[in-house]
Amino acid sequence: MEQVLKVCWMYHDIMDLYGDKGNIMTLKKRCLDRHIGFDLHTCGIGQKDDLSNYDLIFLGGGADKEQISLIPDLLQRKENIQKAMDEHTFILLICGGYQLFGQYYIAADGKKIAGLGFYPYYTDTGKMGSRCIGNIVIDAQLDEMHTKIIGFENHGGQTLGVTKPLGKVLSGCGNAFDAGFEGFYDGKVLGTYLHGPLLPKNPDVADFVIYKALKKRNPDLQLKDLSPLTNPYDQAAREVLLTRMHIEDDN
Ligand SMILES: NC(=O)CC[C@H](N)C(=O)O
Repeated sequence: MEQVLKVCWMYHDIMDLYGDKGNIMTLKKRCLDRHIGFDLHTCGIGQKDDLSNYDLIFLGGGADKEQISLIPDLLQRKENIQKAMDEHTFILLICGGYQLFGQYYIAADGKKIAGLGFYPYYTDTGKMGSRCIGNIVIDAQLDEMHTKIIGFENHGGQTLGVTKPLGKVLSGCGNAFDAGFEGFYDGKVLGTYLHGPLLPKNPDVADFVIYKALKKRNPDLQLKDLSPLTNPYDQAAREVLLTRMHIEDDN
């Protein structure tokens, strides 16, 4: 295997809600099926590592308690994460992880958790006791790739001030109850509330993530250079959900 994708799954032991681990499994399968090596590392609280060595950093979702517990460790890594971003490490963030790249997160008990502050967005827990829960479909633009992304959301946090949303909500809540938009994407970081997990149901997004990450060490790589893979189960999973939500799949 000549090409290898170097991945760091941050806080793997505490940030893994609603099947987030499935994202790692999907990336691994889709790399190995293409004879691309998959070099997976984990980085927990207190573990020393240079995150800029990786092609991809993944951080999943978590309950408020877990988010609070990792914050001192995460904030200490701010400079190193900035270095990773500057050196084109691609970053995939789900839900709680996505919230922590913004200014702050006000948890359900009112406690304010400082975020890394890379982006102007911030997250407040809106209507007390109510959460955005259920299946969700968004219409997204990822560089040149236009797609419908499906998933499951479960968050109390209401994220506001998102300057570059990932997509327009077709069904579900998204960044907040009436936001109309979901997630964040600026070419370097993809943050989304979509659990479920995200990537098995959206193989085109999985390939997009692989492509963006491989680009760190292969700047000329194009999305179309990844050999096509077909798996009837991916498509069947999409169809079931989209049919239930009365949305046409144009992928
Ligand atoms: N699913 C999650 O990652 C939850 C994030 C956060 N604890 C919230 O409820 O908004």
